[in-house]
Order: sequence, then structure tokens, then C-alpha cells
Amino acid sequence: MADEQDLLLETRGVTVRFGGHVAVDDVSIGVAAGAVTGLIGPNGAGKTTLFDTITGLRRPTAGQVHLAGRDVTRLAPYKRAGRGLARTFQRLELFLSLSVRDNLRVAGDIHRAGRRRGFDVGERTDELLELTGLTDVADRDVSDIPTGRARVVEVARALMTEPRVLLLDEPASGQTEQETEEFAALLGRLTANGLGICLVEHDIPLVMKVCSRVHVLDYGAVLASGTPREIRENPAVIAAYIGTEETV
Ligand SMILES: Nc1ncnc2c1ncn2[C@@H]1O[C@H](COP(=O)(O)OP(=O)(O)OP(=O)(O)O)[C@@H](O)[C@H]1O
Repeated sequence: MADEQDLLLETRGVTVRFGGHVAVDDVSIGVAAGAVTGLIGPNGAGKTTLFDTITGLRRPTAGQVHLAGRDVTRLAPYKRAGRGLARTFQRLELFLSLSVRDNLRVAGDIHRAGRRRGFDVGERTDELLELTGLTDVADRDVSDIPTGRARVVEVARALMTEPRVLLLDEPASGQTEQETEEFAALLGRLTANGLGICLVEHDIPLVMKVCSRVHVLDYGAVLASGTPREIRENPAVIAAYIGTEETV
């Protein structure tokens, strides 16, 4: 477990209500630098709503979001991005008729516009295509490549903004077993470079393999937090997953 000061991202007592429905209930979780933190839970548990709150797409009803030690609860999404926060979406949000390379370049051009000099979009694109294993499909349209690899394009595009924290919303959905294996290796390379990753994923074996810490949400609240082993052995977690297709 990382020390408090290693936490790049924290939610402190975050609650989100939709009318009378509490979608996220007093959630305090942390994401450490150089590690993958898992966020799991049955459908409707509040994972995506929590991501929306962290990135600023949704204001919490109560609680705060801290990024690199600063309260960003009232900051616009683009300002949080400027402070090193990036995400991917459950539904792919790519330009389907652009090549893989151009999808990255667009993100790089936008990033460069608001940035210091010395950010070379072409160089960074090539570096990321290599790092993410996409070089062989770089010049193909995104609509032409398998969904599993398009998910990696989303990750690569998010990395164009040079984030310190990356939120991944079901990145392995639609991936073959082999693609998921390669994806796990990619996550290892990214955290080795110091990136903090928060992984929302229904592929529980993947979560258990790559995460150093896992938070379990159920009905909007944190049901359990711990190492993969602690989570797997937690009776409340096992009970929450009974009756679903997922196993811990
Ligand atoms: N805009 C909204 N208005 C009203 N209720 C919403 C809204 N968005 C989400 N909800 C509700 O909030 C709860 C949490 O939804 P959320 O999508 O965050 O869950 P999730 O854990 O990401 O689920 P999944 O694993 O299916 O993606 C659900 O009960 C959902 O129906």
C-alpha cells in the first residue's frame, strides 16, 4: 500500500444524488502513483458516475476531489486535464474515419495548443504507438481495426496529454484473451513510468492480476478496500457478487 503522500488522486466523502437516488454514497478512495488501483462492483454500482465526478463532468452533491494534493472539486474538466488527469470512456469516443495515428495527433495538437514549447506531436505520437503496440495499425482507419485494439487507441490518445493519473472505464471489454494479456503488460509498462491508473473493469481476473489495491462499490458505497487477496477473501464482496456472472 502506498503512503498517503503518494496518492495522486483522492475522493473524500464524494456523494452524488440523482433526485432521490444516491448513485455514489460517501466514497473515499485513493489512486497512487506508479500503481494500478481497481474499482469494481456490479452493474449500476456507481463506478462511471464516480469517474464523471473525478473528471468534472458531474458536480458531487457532497465531498471533494483532490488531484496531486490540491482540491479540484470546483475546477472545469479541461483544467483538471491540464493538471494531469485523463480518462477513457466505456463507449469508444474515437474518430472512426481517421487513422489510428491521426486520432493521436488530434489529441496532441489540442494538448500542444495550451502548452509549453518543446512538445513535438509527431515524436510523441510515434513514441506512444510504439509503447502501446499500435505501430502495425498506425495508418489504418479506426473503423477498420478490431474493437479490442481500438480500446488501446483510446488509451494511447489519453496518454497524448501527458497525464499523471489515467482513469480507464472498462478498457478490456471487447478484447480477446490475447489482447487482454497484452493490455495487462501495457499497464505494467505505464505504471513503471510512474503513472497512476484507476481501472474500472468487469474482467475480474485482469483486475486481480494488475491491481495493487482494489475498491469495491456496491449500491454506490465502498463495500471493501484492500489488496486483491483481501478482496477475494472478503465475505461481503463474495455475497455482493453472488447471482451475477462475475466471480472474484
Ligand atoms: N444521469 C443519470 N440520471 C439518473 N440516474 C443515473 C444517471 N446516471 C446514472 N444513474 C444511476 O446511477 C447509478 C450508478 O450508475 P453508474 O453508471 O455510475 O454505474 P456503474 O457502476 O458504472 O455501472 P456499469 O458497470 O453498468 O457501467 C445507477 O443506478 C444508474 O441507473
